[in-house]
Amino acid sequence: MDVLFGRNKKEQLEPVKAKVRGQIPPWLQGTLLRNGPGMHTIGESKYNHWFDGLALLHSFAIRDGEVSYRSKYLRSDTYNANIEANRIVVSEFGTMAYPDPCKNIFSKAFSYLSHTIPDFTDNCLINIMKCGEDFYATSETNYIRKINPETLETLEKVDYRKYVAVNMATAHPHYDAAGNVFNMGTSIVDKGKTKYVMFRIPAEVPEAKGKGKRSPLTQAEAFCSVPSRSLLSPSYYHSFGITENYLVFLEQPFKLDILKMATAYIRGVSWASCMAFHPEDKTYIHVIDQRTRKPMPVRFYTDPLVVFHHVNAYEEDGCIVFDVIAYDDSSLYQLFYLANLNQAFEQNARLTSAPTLRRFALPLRGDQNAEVGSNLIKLTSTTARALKEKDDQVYCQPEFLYEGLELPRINYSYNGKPYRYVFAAEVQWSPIPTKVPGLEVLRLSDRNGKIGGQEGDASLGQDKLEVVMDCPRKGAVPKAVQLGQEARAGIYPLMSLLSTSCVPQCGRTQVQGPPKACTLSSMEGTTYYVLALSDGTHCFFKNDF
Ligand SMILES: CC1=C(/C=C/C(C)=C/C=C/C(C)=C/C=O)C(C)(C)CCC1
Ligand SMILES: [Fe+2]
Repeated sequence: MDVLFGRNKKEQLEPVKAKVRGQIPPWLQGTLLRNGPGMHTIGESKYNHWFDGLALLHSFAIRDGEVSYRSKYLRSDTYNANIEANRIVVSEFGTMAYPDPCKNIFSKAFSYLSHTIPDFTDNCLINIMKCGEDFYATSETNYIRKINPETLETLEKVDYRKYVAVNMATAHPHYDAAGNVFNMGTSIVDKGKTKYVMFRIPAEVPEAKGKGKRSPLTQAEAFCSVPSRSLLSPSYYHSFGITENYLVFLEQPFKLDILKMATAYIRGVSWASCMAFHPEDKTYIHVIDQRTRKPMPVRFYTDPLVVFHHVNAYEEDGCIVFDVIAYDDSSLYQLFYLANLNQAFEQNARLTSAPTLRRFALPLRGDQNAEVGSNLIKLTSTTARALKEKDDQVYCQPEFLYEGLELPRINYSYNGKPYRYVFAAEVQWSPIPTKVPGLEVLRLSDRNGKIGGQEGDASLGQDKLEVVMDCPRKGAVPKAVQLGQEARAGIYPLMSLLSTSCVPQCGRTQVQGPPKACTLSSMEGTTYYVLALSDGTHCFFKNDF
């Protein structure tokens, strides 16, 4: 694994022809630009995290059935300073570094904390953004780097702060059909306020007399802002959703701690260590109307979760539907520490929660007559619910669509519109062998279903799984092992992975849930499930579908 992840990649400056298997359709012409970490060690020094590596730009030029590939390191100030010093001198997400004392070329990141937070990196390794005719390598700090899409040469360094008041911005902007860019960023303790700022960069800029072509960034416009719930701990976010008329932003309980960031440099700890998941908090769902440029007043919220990637969002029958890949904790970042990406990866680097594709639905119009507790979603296309609560609050429960996938892509011409396909990488994970003490998958081979617990029956309905089992200890509430959460009442469709429900019935507990909800292992057609009970014991059952 470390060979794959931690190895420094060589640039390929001269285009090389790729071997093409099969045939590339003649209409497929253009250049695919990609970005990502390429160099993980400089001299004797090593980055700690995979998201720290120096940006390597890749281009795949596709013409007349042929593909030619080239790659080049982004010549960021960070790259140049590191190479010159032959060590890491600029801090990245997971690595705190110290500049050469006599070459302090870097200014400060936040003006109000100017003495403590050094300037952020311009190692733009995450994505590529198109602004009008220009291409930029992007990360999540205030810096982006213009690049030449043909030669992959590095051009000017642009500071977003010159155009919009943000200290960091996402690397996943959206585009409309005309090529206008929509993005958002966080403005930290600026004039005593911390807020999330939504901004638009037009695709075209009218030429100013005598000034020639101007960058679309000069016309960037902040069109809305949402105050952060907390001045010193704004949420971290990696992307957001957009529909034809709305923007969807999740203010999740995965937060940056600005005071920790302010002392990180003197404490010698990384930015990553200044981020924390707060499972006791909620996830607030903000909806911004692009026409009024204002957030909707309804307070939508859901359970604590961590989302990196929004997949798509759209409007349907007076509702906003949006799909995200969500985790129940922040274990994803842990997984990518290079020390975890070693040969023992299979054993020691586990996600403790699965990335699941979840669909949320939000009502666009309030129903004054709806009773408290009622579901405001009348769509037949989803089982996602939005429950009316007192004080204008709406509690959203997603539909679980699929488990174990990340890095989602869609056909972008369906962005913001109803769509059918998600293309994503499968993520294999299973925390069970490490999470349930004293249990080994091997022991399941005795196939009697009585390993340490009591046997129940499972039967597969047309669209749901129903499991009836004895609850060994009265008052012990079933928990799904993978979730580590108490099961909730309700009936779930087959695809609602990870959901279980529990309805106590005459000393027995009926558990309904989808087949993969708590899969332990599958042997010769038999799948074993395990439910962890709140008293710390486990129940088992099996099926022979
Ligand atoms: C340097 C730096 C940051 C960088 C974050 C990065 C580089 C995140 C990459 C995330 C990815 C690739 C997620 C994939 O799902 C912060 C935390 C914004 C702020 C502090 C300075
Ligand atoms: Fe991403």
